Amino acid sequence: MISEKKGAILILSGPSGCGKSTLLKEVYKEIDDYYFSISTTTRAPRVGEQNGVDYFFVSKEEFEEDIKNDGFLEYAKVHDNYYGTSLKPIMKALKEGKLVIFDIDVQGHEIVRKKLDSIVTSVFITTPNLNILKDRLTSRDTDSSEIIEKRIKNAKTEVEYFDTYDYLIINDNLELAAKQLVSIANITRIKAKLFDKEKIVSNWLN
Ligand SMILES: Nc1ncnc2c1ncn2[C@@H]1O[C@H](COP(=O)(O)OP(=O)(O)OP(=O)(O)O)[C@@H](O)[C@H]1O
Ligand SMILES: Nc1nc2c(ncn2[C@@H]2O[C@H](COP(=O)(O)O)[C@@H](O)[C@H]2O)c(=O)[nH]1
Repeated sequence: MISEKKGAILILSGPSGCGKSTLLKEVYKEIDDYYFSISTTTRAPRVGEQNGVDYFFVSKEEFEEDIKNDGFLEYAKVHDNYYGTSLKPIMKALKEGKLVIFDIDVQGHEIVRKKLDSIVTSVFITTPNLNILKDRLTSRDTDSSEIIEKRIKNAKTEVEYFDTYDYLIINDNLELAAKQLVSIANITRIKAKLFDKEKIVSNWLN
């Protein structure tokens, strides 16, 4: 079914509010030749979120049509909304030898692992404790108290999955956690040989 395995995949998961997006912004400053997988969702956009940048925002009907057409590498219901990774752009990026980065939930991680195990590296990110997670979700101020409650409830289940991942990062000090994630991303690239050897050697010689 899925035969192209030239690139590599780095999956980030963790409870809502643990800091996945914040950490990824730091990683993008440090590495190149990556492709961030923009998910499709039926969740409503938050203030400041842009269609095609943060997510592809679609209706439930459109999402279900894509499911019927086998358009997703994986999809799941998370916090009562659909979220999914479109298959085509991922296969293209892998063919091009990119490091493909996913921010997906624990269900999505399980599916992608089963389908593409040999090229997957995964990182579970969390806060030092639940109270800090609550504080971050509250101070982010992007969701209603009902939505925050739901996300906190789901976090208690999600955290049980940390040991199904290759790495665990406790995002307490942002700078330190970002360094850890950059190191993992670099190790993933080196293991998969996703680098331009000639360029690296010639830069070093100069
Ligand atoms: N190490 C940290 N220390 C303090 N605040 C942090 C830290 N990391 C992230 N934050 C803050 O916590 C909030 C949640 O972070 P972020 O939006 O990156 O989480 P997320 O895991 O991507 O959430 P979601 O899954 O809901 O998209 C943000 O306001 C962010 O600025
Ligand atoms: N299984 C998938 N999970 C996804 C995908 N895109 C995002 N997510 C996860 O959903 C929650 C909530 O995200 P939010 O933006 O509403 O806060 C978070 O855990 C994401 O990791 C996806 O394509 N598939």
